Amino acid sequence: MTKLSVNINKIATIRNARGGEFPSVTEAAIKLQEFGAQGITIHPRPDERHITRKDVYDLKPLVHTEFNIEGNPHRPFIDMVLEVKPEQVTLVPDADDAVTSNAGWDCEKNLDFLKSVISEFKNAGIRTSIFLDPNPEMVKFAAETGTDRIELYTEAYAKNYFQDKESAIKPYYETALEATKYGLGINAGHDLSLDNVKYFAENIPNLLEVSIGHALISEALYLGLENTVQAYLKRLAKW
Ligand SMILES: CC(=O)[C@@H](O)[C@H](O)COP(=O)(O)O
Ligand SMILES: NCC(=O)COP(=O)(O)O
Repeated sequence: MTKLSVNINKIATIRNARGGEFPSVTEAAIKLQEFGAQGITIHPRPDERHITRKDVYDLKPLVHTEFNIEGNPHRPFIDMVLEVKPEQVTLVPDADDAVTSNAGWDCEKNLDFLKSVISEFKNAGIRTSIFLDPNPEMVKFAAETGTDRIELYTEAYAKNYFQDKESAIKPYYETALEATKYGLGINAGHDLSLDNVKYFAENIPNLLEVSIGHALISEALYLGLENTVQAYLKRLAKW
């Protein structure tokens, strides 16, 4: 089964536009789980442009599904995650000023760094996942880091899906096969949507989890959050 983890960064983006507490990210997390979300994802960035440090601590006791915290493992991020102890941490190598995440790890180049950070998280009982481009050759280095899972960075898939979905999925399929050989769990995310998620989930073996935010919150403007979550769950159900 592929779990749906809803990324609520965009709820915080709207809230922060007026500086108050509305819409509330904690209420959104509670409702989303009631509506069927199997996890809540957040990506607290150093500039707190959406999710703040306070949000991270406020959300912890309210997420009874799976709490997934994404981010670049700078020291303050590492210490916060070790204190909050989510079920999963996803390491993303994004620059502080990046508009959004825009690349996976070069695990060969960052091998020693990733090994040491990952062992810190694993010693604390936190499952780790690392953001990866769809490149089968990177998988053996990803496995060497000791991570439990990889997260396939799906922006390129989403971009090419309407033009040629078979060639859009091919590098992801090959990377997933390689990851399975090494015993790595597979997550995926970035720009997945109601249009493209079903084909992705049908064609990627052993896909454990997708984290979806930007499209899901946008689609919910028209469909409502509950209908949108249910529509994703239908697309992810075993066919
Ligand atoms: C890791 C990843 O792919 C992104 O989902 C990221 O979490 C989105 O962050 P923003 O919401 O800041 O664009
Ligand atoms: N890890 C990906 C994620 O959490 C959501 O990405 P997006 O759907 O906001 O692009």
